[in-house]
Amino acid sequence: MEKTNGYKRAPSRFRNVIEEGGRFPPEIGMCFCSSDAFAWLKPGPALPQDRYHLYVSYACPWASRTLIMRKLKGLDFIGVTIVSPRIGPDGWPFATLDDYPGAEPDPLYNSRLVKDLYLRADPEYVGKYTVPLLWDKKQHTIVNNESADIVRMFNYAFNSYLPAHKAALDYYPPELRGEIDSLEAWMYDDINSAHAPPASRTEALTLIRGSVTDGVYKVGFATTFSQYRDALLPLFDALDRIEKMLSGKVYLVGNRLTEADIRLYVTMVSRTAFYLVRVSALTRGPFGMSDRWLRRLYWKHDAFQSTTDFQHIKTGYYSLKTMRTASPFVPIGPVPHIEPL
Ligand SMILES: N[C@@H](CCC(=O)N[C@@H](CS)C(=O)NCC(=O)O)C(=O)O
Repeated sequence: MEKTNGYKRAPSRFRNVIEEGGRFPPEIGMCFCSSDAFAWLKPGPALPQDRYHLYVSYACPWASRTLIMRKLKGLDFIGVTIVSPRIGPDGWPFATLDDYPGAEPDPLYNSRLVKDLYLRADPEYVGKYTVPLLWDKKQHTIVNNESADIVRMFNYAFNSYLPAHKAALDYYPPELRGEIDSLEAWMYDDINSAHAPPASRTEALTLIRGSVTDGVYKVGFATTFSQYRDALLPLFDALDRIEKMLSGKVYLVGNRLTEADIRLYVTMVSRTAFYLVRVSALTRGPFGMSDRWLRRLYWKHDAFQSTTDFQHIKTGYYSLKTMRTASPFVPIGPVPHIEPL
């Protein structure tokens, strides 16, 4: 795998979609769950069966996005399993191997590691054993392991089986797609502020996503001072640009909650919990606008608050042996993790 500045993510390998008529349909059947989420159901319901399952770590920002979208859309019929945040040399362990508070065993195969699921899906698989992982219980295989795809699928794939008010929620609305799409380049491009100044708001958003998300990792994984410095300055530039962009606004794109907010939130919330200390990205704040934006998302939307677990986030990053600064324990605080509004 190519490495740039000590950090480069591998492309995801499983990229199937859930779609009618496809290999992975949003299958229709009876639902036997007793969850309140199904209180709207009348007798004789047609619902997607409990066919798909999501494996995630609260410590992974990419996985957390899928949890937020699942919650926003009310996709309770997609089961979730939380792994231990203490990633080891073989990747993410389930509670059977590492019984960390809040971690769960694999309910489907009692796997010890996420790795076992990858090898179950493809015994020849070579690569990282990443989360999120969307699993098909019927074909016993991975549907998709790319958070950007999963978030998109959750936004629309099950719409015809959802109550009207949930189906109507669109976090990737046609009129804002251009702008939102431009944010997604960061997923695969190694963008940083060595680029020319952005020519447009759209371009600025693209740069910002790359700079903040991967930029934070570049800072954290840098092994020399010059790598660290080269990554740190673009990161602060990006945070400054976000500040300006959010000035007088509640959401990043348009006047509504979109995918863009979800994507940025998971990075920014991790930042509050550990980045500033762990990756030596000492703040030059205040970042008033982005702090307020973050606090609004956290306090006003259960989908954000209920999927944010600070203990797992901190434990995940402070346990990472590959990060530069060794840490014998997980620090307390900040208290509160997110300031009230
Ligand atoms: N392309 C993936 C990347 C996900 C990813 O990098 N996950 C990390 C945790 S944040 C992971 O599971 N890493 C496992 C490992 O490094 O062994 C996505 O966005 O879904």
